[in-house]
Amino acid sequence: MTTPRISPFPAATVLGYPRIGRRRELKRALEAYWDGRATADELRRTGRELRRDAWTRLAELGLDRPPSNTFSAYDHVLDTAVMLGAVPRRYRDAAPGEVYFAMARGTGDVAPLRMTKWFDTNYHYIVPEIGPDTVFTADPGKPVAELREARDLGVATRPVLVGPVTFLLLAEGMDVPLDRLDDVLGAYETVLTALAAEGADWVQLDEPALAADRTEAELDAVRHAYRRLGALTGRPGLFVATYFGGIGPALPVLAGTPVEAIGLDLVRGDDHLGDLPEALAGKTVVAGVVSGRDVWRTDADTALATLAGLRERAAQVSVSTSCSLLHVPYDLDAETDLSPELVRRLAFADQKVAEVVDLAARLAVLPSGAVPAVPRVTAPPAATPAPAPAVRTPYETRAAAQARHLRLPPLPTTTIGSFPQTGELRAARAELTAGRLDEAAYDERVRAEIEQVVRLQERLGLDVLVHGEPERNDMVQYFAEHLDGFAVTRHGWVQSYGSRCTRPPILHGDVRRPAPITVRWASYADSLTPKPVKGMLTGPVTIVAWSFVRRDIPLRDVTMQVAEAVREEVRDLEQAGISIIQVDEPALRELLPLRTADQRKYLTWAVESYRHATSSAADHTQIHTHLCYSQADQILTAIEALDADVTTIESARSAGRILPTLRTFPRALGPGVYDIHSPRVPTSAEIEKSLRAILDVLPADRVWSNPDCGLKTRTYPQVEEALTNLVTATHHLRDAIEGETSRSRG
Ligand SMILES: CN1c2c(nc(N)[nH]c2=O)NC[C@@H]1CNc1ccc(C(=O)N[C@@H](CCC(=O)N[C@@H](CCC(=O)N[C@@H](CCC(=O)O)C(=O)O)C(=O)O)C(=O)O)cc1
Ligand SMILES: N[C@@H](CCS)C(=O)O
Ligand SMILES: [Zn+2]
Repeated sequence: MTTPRISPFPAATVLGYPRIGRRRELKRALEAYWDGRATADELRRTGRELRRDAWTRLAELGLDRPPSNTFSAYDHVLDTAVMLGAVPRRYRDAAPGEVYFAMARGTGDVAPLRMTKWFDTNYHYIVPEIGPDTVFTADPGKPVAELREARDLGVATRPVLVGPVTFLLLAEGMDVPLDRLDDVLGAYETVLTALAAEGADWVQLDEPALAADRTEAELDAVRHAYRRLGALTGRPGLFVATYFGGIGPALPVLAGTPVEAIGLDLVRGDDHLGDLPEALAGKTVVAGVVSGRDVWRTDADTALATLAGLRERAAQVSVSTSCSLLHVPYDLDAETDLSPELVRRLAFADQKVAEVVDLAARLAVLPSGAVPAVPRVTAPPAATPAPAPAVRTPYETRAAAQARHLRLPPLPTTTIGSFPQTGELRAARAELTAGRLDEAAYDERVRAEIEQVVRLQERLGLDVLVHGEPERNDMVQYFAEHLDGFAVTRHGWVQSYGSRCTRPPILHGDVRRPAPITVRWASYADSLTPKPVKGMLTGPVTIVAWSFVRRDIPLRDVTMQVAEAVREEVRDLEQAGISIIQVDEPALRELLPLRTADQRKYLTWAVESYRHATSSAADHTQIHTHLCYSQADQILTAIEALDADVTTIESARSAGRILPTLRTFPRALGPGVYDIHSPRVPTSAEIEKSLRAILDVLPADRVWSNPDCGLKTRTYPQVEEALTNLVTATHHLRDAIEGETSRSRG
């Protein structure tokens, strides 16, 4: 069934566009608003300006009817929860206008909703919380307002919504969230009706969850959802966008529903192209041939061949990006320091929009039936041979050597590495980049910060100290700046969560470490104190996960090159007398392929790369690893296989789920007891309660006491108070443990 009013889908489109602002205007506006330096009106004005700029730019680049409702003041999944009325009761008492940010960031009394990775990206969404009693009440206000706002600027747009199946599958609070599908669909019907009444001829419903393995029951839910929405009278055209991979069995299911357009990720999911079902003959295929996940220029001949082939089988083919452009920087033209040779290989968001428009124009003049020969794809070179197996001596032997060498008390206290990145530090770095501060003066500034951080930790009574990472703009970018084979950008900001952004480095060539990177900072901190100082490195998987990586050789081989550089750094830290070295792998879970069938292979080489980086360490050197946002429980076997002596993981907001899974973990663990993502400071009683819960499942001689993650986003007053409470709570329990030990000896 089709609705007669539906106009043809635009020949070229994108699934979404960056929203933080070319100069991070939204970041600045949000932080000013949260700090009380700007009013809600000022924040709204920035939002309006950013939306206007985005629509205007897309129109200038030649895009007809661009998407709307891709803007978000914090996160698009949170927007969807609010649109559906899924606001947990504990946030409803927040001041009017504050409920949204209370859900995202918490209040003095109420913790925020959980935040986790958006599929296999470095973007984080707010996890909706639903229950059997959640009353779904549609509020179409935001998408309708944006549709109207764009129309008033003379731009007709296509509102974008997170689809109902993905929304429910991402939500937590129910064993079978899809049990609430019909209630949620009722709310979507209201929203679709309101959008149609406001003049939307198409609505995009994003269903990236279909790129992961789905059960028969879940596929039935997809069928039911889109049959029901398809049957709505007076509705707009329905475009179901899928991305982050092929959708396999979900494709015939979707094709069998009345939706008019289906979006396919043909960059990562071209495997299903050969099986396009007959039913697609009546559909518009929105062909994602321009990657939204990387910064490489599209091979136009290959893309055109794919498009022409598709055109033979579908009612209409529209050219598109493989996913939203949220994951790439705005504009390559803003970069003036990249080599011309590299620039020729690159395309950021605006260049990708131009590619989409150009491909659509070329497809339009390609005679029907003409399918250009697919250019011969040169297979990537064979994987480099695996290095010699990376094995340390058995854990028990190492643990005994470390205990003798380090002489740490029970429940050792430590932090994850970074201390607050103050405005002064960032300003000093900006001055250095601008050439207004020389290297020597900048180094002096960093050393002063390290000294303060060391003294603070001594005052607080922490057992294993860190240097605080003041020299780092970012835990990946900093390493990229010191390794051959990477380029970094000046303005290539990509939203990570809320107001926070990163500039993913571009890994374009062979990676090599020309000189030690962190040794001088760790050694300096070590020289200031008799306490052990933990060296701090980012692991190979995380470095590649948070960079835009070359595609001409397998990712495994790229990661091994990075692992070799990290291995050299581990060796040099050890030689400089650093006996505890942490190699962070917060992105280990993030790169896990969405399809189960692909996961084992990934985990094998990911673990191999970590072990290559760390296995040369002497027995008495204690290797730590740290994981966050990692849903550690889902990859516990791989985490065990990393063979780190101590593993610190995020758990403060999800202890109930994670702790029971850790019972059999074979080495030392520090499940976080301070949620560093919230400005809220936990009391020592709360921390003690968390530690007691940990001691209920783990032996005391293997437990560490630490925060969830680094402290870089917090302020010094928050950190001092929280760490004071952490040390107090730990000492209280330590006294009890030591008392018990001496009683049992006596
Ligand atoms: C641990 N996390 C990280 C992820 N990915 C990374 N690549 N890095 C990570 O640390 N993914 C998972 C999580 C996500 N969490 C975060 C947490 C915090 C941030 C963050 O704070 N980002 C900063 C930007 C960091 C940075 O690059 N800083 C630079 C530039 C600072 C700057 O803005 N300078 C100003 C001028 C200076 C001034 O006057 O203040 C400018 O350029 O205009 C630096 O320190 O030098 C952020 O602000 O968003 C991200 C992800
Ligand atoms: N060492 C890093 C890890 C963040 S995941 C930090 O402390 O910020
Ligand atoms: Zn972390």
